[in-house]
Formats: sequence, C-alpha cells, structure tokens
Amino acid sequence: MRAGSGGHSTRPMTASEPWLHWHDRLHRQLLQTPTLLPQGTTLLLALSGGQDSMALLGLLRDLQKHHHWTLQLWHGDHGWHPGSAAVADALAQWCDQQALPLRVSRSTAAITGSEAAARAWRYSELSQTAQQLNEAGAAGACTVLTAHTASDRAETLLMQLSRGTDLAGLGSLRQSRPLQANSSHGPRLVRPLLDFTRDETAAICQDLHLPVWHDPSNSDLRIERNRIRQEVLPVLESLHAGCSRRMAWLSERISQVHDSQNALVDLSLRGLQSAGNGLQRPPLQALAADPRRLLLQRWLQQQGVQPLNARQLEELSRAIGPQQPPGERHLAGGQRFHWCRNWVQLDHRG
Ligand SMILES: Nc1ncnc2c1ncn2[C@@H]1O[C@H](COP(=O)(O)OP(=O)(O)OP(=O)(O)O)[C@@H](O)[C@H]1O
Repeated sequence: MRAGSGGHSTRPMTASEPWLHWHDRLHRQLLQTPTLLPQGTTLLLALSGGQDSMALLGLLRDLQKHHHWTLQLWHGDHGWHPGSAAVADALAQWCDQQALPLRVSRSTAAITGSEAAARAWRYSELSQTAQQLNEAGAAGACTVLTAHTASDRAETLLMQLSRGTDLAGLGSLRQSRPLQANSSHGPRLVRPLLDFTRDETAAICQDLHLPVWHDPSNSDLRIERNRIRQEVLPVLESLHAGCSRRMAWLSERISQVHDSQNALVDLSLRGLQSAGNGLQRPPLQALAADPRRLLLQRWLQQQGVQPLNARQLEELSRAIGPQQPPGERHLAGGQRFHWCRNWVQLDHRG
C-alpha cells in the first residue's frame, strides 16, 4: 500500500503536515494499546540508520505532538568496517539539521566482534543512556525502542524452528519486554513496528523522504539471519505470498498462548504449595506426564534453579510421578531437590 491510500483517518490532514496512512496505522495501534508508549513519557530510539529504524523515527517524529512524548535517539557505531564512523557522522549531521537529539557510542571490533556481542553492547549502552536520561529528570520513565519488523520476527521464528526450541522460543521477539532479559528492573524495550514488513518500512522511508544508510554486514551471507532473509524467505514468499506476515502473527499468538499457559500454571502452583517451600506430591502424581513436567519446570524456575535441559526435566518429573519411591537429586546450582510420599521440596545451599 502506498501513501495517500488507507481509508478513514483517525486525524484530519492539514496542508502543512502530511498525515499518511502509515501515520494512521501506527497511531491507531498506539491508541488501542495505550500502555505500550504512554503519553508524556520519554522514548529512546535505537537508530541504526537503516530503513527500519529510519521509518520508525519518521513516524514517531510526526506522531510526537499527538502523544506528548519526548524523543531521544541513540546510535551505536560498532566499528565493524571502515565506513561505520562515516555513517555515524552523517547520521549525527542529519539529526542535527532536523533538531533531533542524537547520542552516539563508539565501539571497536575487539568488543563487538560477533552479532551476539554487538547486541549485548547495544543493550548495555541503551540501558545506561536510559538511566542517565531518567536521572536527568526525563519525562516519565524512559522506554527503549527498536525497529524490529514483522519480517525480523518471521526470520527469528524460522531460525528458532530450525535450531530446535520450545514455546518461549517460537514466540520470541515480543512487542514489550524488560531491556535486560530476565530482569524486571531497568527500562522496558518496546518494538512498535512488529506489524509492519520490511517492504513497508522501505515505502515509509520513500514517502517521508527519509535518508537510509545501508549496513554492508547485511549482505554478509556468513550470517545466518542474512541467508534466511535473502535465500529462504524469498522462496517461501514466492510459494505463499504474505507468508512472512503470517509467520509473525503466528509467533505473536504463540507468545500469547505461552503467557496464558504460565498464568494458569502459576494458579495451579498456588493451590499445590504448602506453608513452607514445598509442593504437595499426590496431586502431581495424579497428573499426566506433560502437565506434571510443566508445573515442575515453572516451579523450579520460580525457585531460582538454573534451567534444566529437556532430558533432566523429564527424569525429575518421572521420579516424582506415580509408583516411584522417595528420593533426592543434587542440582547444578547447589540446591537439593528431594521428595517423600507427600511433598516435593528444594533446599537451598547455606
Ligand atoms: N548500530 C545500531 N545502533 C543503534 N541501534 C541499532 C543498531 N543496530 C541495530 N539497532 C536497533 O536494533 C534493531 C534491530 O536491528 P538488527 O536486526 O540488526 O539487530 P539484531 O542484532 O538482529 O537484533 P535481534 O537479534 O534482537 O533481532 C534496529 O531496528 C535498531 O532499532
């Protein structure tokens, strides 16, 4: 779909300020989920200079006054190739001309040598920047934004499927999560563009006349994601047009199923818990193997036990199941997991 189409608008268009259907689409989405990017807060956008984050910047810049956000931008120069400093400089110059506040952090290939190391560095820098903005009295708690799209989500789903994963893995790349995974402290990470495909972010950049800086590492076919993007998805799209978006929706539904499952498991666990830190064993024994394993896995996670692999979990679940004698196992983190006729318990070291 191109600019100008798109049916009824939630806001009238004025001569001085174009209101395209792209604005309308994101605006409507944000009105439907007002807790995602609350009005009056500070948004810290991770801006790579590529088409996805430039498209998100263009839309947020134009929607800013309707949602009363304060927009802050951050760019990480990974130091991966000789031109990366030039990209950072050009981006800084463009932001300056647009009166957009950009901060730049610079790294070297020694620190950000792999994809995973680069992501860890970016998230740590973003976390520190958000903290500095909060300390400097930023409006509302600062939320970090990345421009992941439906296309990224489809690629992630395919990679997870191929490597082997569970429900949590299939539903990954969520719309909102703590920036530092597994920590409820620190800023939230929000991905507002998960409903838009990469073709659409290219069209947004064109329609909003936004510059785009291409990252040469995106064409490096030694990187798994790039091969999925350039070799696998085009074949699937030619067989079943629109499959990337459908895969992204499926991933979203799986994440919702996973959240619902966790909520129901937590409810069941509350019914099984004793005054101490144990679980009643007879109701667990009466369950089929799958739900017993699910309850045990969640309970161990809540108790801070290091994740067990599928085989270890299966073995523990069978050991506390029907017709099995009392016993114990010593777990990797030093805890003792033990069970008698009526209880399953965990002793923490020291
Ligand atoms: N150098 C950078 N500076 C600032 N933000 C960046 C940079 N690189 C990526 N980002 C942010 O991360 C988003 C996703 O980029 P990309 O897909 O390259 O990351 P990734 O490493 O694959 O992350 P993930 O594995 O979480 O998908 C971008 O849209 C942008 O918001």
